[in-house]
Amino acid sequence: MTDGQPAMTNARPVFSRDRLDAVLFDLDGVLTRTAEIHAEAWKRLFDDYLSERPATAGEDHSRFDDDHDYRRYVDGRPRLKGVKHFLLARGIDLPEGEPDDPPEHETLHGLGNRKNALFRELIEQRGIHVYACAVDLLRRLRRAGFRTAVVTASKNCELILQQAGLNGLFDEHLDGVEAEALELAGKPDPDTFVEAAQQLGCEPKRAAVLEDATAGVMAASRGHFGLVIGIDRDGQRESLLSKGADLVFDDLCQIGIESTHREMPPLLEEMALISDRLADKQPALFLDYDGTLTPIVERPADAQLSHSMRRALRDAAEQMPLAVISGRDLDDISALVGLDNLIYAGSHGFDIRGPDPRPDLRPDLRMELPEGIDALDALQQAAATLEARLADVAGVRVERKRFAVAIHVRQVADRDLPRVREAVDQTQRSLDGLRQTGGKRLFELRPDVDWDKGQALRWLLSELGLEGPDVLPLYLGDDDTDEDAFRVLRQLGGISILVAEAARPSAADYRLRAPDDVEALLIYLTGLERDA
Ligand SMILES: O=P(O)(O)OC[C@H]1O[C@H](O[C@H]2O[C@H](CO)[C@@H](O)[C@H](O)[C@H]2O)[C@H](O)[C@@H](O)[C@@H]1O
Repeated sequence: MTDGQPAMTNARPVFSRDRLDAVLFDLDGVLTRTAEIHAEAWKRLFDDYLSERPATAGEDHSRFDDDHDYRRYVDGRPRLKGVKHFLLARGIDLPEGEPDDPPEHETLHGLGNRKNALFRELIEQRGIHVYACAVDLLRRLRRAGFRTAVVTASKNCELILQQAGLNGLFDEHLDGVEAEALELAGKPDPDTFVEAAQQLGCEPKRAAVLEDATAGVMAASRGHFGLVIGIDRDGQRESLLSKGADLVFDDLCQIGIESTHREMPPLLEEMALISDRLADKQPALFLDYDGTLTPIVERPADAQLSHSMRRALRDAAEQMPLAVISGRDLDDISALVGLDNLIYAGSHGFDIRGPDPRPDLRPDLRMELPEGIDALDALQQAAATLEARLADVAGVRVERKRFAVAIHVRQVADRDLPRVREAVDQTQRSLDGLRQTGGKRLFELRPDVDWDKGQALRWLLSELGLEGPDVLPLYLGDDDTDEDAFRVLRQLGGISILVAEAARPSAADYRLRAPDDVEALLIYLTGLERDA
């Protein structure tokens, strides 16, 4: 469920790729409207417990104040610490107990487990609401090439992200379960943020933190993060500033991304640079299909490869390792390209097939991601449900691929879009093991697995023995789903090229304007190789 639509007027440019590489989000209260559910669960827990506890000298049994007590003792902190600090403030010192103490045990763990059961009950009844502006900012950041992580003391993080359909939007999740396993001190100590930055491969000074709790702002400030942003949902501006926030916003729609991102030079004017980088190296080419090798058209079946592009691909594949990594189904993409001297990765890389360029090792390359196979039943049900639910929406097209279901809305009237979105949201929530992603005028359900075009690219480089310093991988793509591959090449020192008519924030190094330019590049690279 989304909390209103993002209104992007007067956003203040705050994030700049020149200064920052990553953005770390707190969960409850920043991304999801769950802070108030936590506050209610805490209140029920403590009010019930204190009212049942026999009056004892030195103890204060007054009711839990869901404003003051919530912020002072529990907000943003690990659950066990929350129980302990609140009770100590009321003069009650309970034994810690064991992590699996049942909820009726009068121990810190027992009460913590009671609170968690109450929280889950409330979520079950009310569902998860996300802040639309937060999700919008997340998407904008990822398009601009920032890495993202969610960092939370909550042990319910995976459940919340899954139910809210947010888990595809982060490179890393660091939650209360992992923090405990790694023995990291919780907020207000900086350890969880610092660990998450490390997992993203980024120094704290090159990362920003978004937090609504004072404990979280203190943690980020103590960790010397490059930018600490407080989100003031309920009149806490002054205290967020006093605890170390550099800036405070009421909502995330007010946050913009600076357009200082280097304008990507048109690649054809930069051929000299590419050939310099290719000196003594073998290129390995990875190409998206729709929007990269063919122009985007109204109906997916009409996206046919031109004869000249097919020839350019065939010739390039004779000279260098070449794979087409597409969101389309594997059989669909291999039939559309129609060449047998290159590798195809379908369903965003869940399904890979092609000749191994080292036939002495093995004739063919074949991979179906096992975790994707586990999701086949859910995908089948999702496709059937969506076909039925959307049968009367004019223009909608449900495309079943082996490892994904795309719901095309290019020909759907604007007034019907909310209905389609709702059907996709509900279908995803009703089935285990699927996550929602997007694309150009489509919604998509995929196996909820940490696998995307970037991971498929890494897999191919490794399987094809292309990881050495003598290889220069190049990836070309036009869509948000290609940004995952651009980010991988950024890390590996390859060349990534966005195909887009107009410049836009991207993790890619360069931009080409249209598939015609891609064809010219293929011919150029093939010629270079021949001359060498
Ligand atoms: O990763 P790609 O090879 O770029 O595939 C992405 C999606 O491409 C197709 O949909 C897109 O192209 C269609 C034809 O131009 C267009 O009508 C649609 O609006 C685009 O989203 C394909 O149908 C999807 O399965 C792919 O995921």
